[in-house]
Amino acid sequence: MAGTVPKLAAPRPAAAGPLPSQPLRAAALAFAPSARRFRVSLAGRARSPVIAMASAKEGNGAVTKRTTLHDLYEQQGQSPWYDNLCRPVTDLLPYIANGVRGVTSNPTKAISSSNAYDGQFKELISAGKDAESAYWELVIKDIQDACKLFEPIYDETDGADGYVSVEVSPRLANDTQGTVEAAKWLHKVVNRPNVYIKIPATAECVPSIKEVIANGISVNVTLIFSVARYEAVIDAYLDGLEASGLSDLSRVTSVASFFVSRVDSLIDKMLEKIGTPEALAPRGKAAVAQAKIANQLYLKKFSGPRWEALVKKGAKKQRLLWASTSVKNPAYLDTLYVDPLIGPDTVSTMPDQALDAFIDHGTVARTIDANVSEAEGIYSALEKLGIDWEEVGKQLEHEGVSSFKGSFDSLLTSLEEKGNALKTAANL
Ligand SMILES: O=C[C@H](O)COP(=O)(O)O
Repeated sequence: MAGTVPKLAAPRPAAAGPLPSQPLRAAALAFAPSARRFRVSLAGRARSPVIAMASAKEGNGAVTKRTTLHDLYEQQGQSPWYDNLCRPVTDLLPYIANGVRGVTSNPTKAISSSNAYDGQFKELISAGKDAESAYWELVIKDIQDACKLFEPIYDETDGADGYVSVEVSPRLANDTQGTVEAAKWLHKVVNRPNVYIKIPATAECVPSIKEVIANGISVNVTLIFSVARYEAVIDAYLDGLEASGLSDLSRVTSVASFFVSRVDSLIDKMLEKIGTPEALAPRGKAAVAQAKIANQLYLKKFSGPRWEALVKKGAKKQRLLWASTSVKNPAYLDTLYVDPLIGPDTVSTMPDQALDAFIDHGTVARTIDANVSEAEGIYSALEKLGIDWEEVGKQLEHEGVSSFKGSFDSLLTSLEEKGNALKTAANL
């Protein structure tokens, strides 16, 4: 467990020059045209130049490369996931070969930014499907294909890792029973053991989590922004396991997706508004501090007699999954939301930007439970400055749900228009 514990949210000095990853990024981008082709083939989506370069060198893109992602899992027990799923799904192979062990998806983003779905969409419309049914068929195909790729990891870990996560319709984010029904339906139609049904941690959906878990369905609880809501999520998981009536709980698992960078984005703005030196000093430190405190809660809740009784039936801990790990403020270290949150039985889902940075210059060391009293000090100092953590959580949740709903609605509108145009052209 070598390595130093990075300071919480140390901002990059103004005169530090190019980002540490820039030479590598530049090399990757200037690499043989094959690397460029790899990137361009992805229907306009930028993929990791680091992984693209490794894959291009190896030809078939699926040769195992030792990276810090392997070390992260083998040395620290943290599972690196890839926060991006789009077609062709086989493009995940080099990521898996480079140490990625699971995937989180955003189908709305994937479908709206790629033409790789056009062929299947046309077939579905010609077969008489409406736009929304066609949307789900596109999504389900990607998820099933990705589940197949991660199945070896799922099997090797006896169902502990190797998951692919897919969300229920964001239109149901405030509908308890609608979410339960949608989760059951999605689980049934995907029909893969290693799928996580993603449910938002809204006040209305916390009871849905309990019911879905009680039905033996594994869940990725998403959009968690506060410690208070996180506690309710853990309770829903425990309640669900207890209510399931299953004698073997080993295949009902869950991750709790705690969003990180968005917390800093909002709190930094609030601190800048206050504007005093005391308020400006902790900018870039709130998100990691809160995440470390969440991990302390995790340790507390997954111990003691209640938890031990579930362990006897094979229950697995609901792992904390760090989401929203890409740095939004270019003044901060680009591994800010990965390096300080490394610890056993956790997941870090990273988009290409964060993956590249971590593979290039991330530090593999146990950090999640280091500097906890410093994190607690930051948490209460922010409270004293007037930051209401629950309110911050509510605002971010509201923004997150609205943004997911907005992009879902606008994709469906454009699929409807596209579908109508196809029908007209085909005289359907
Ligand atoms: O992992 C979480 C989501 O993909 C959102 O990430 P984001 O906050 O960078 O948009």
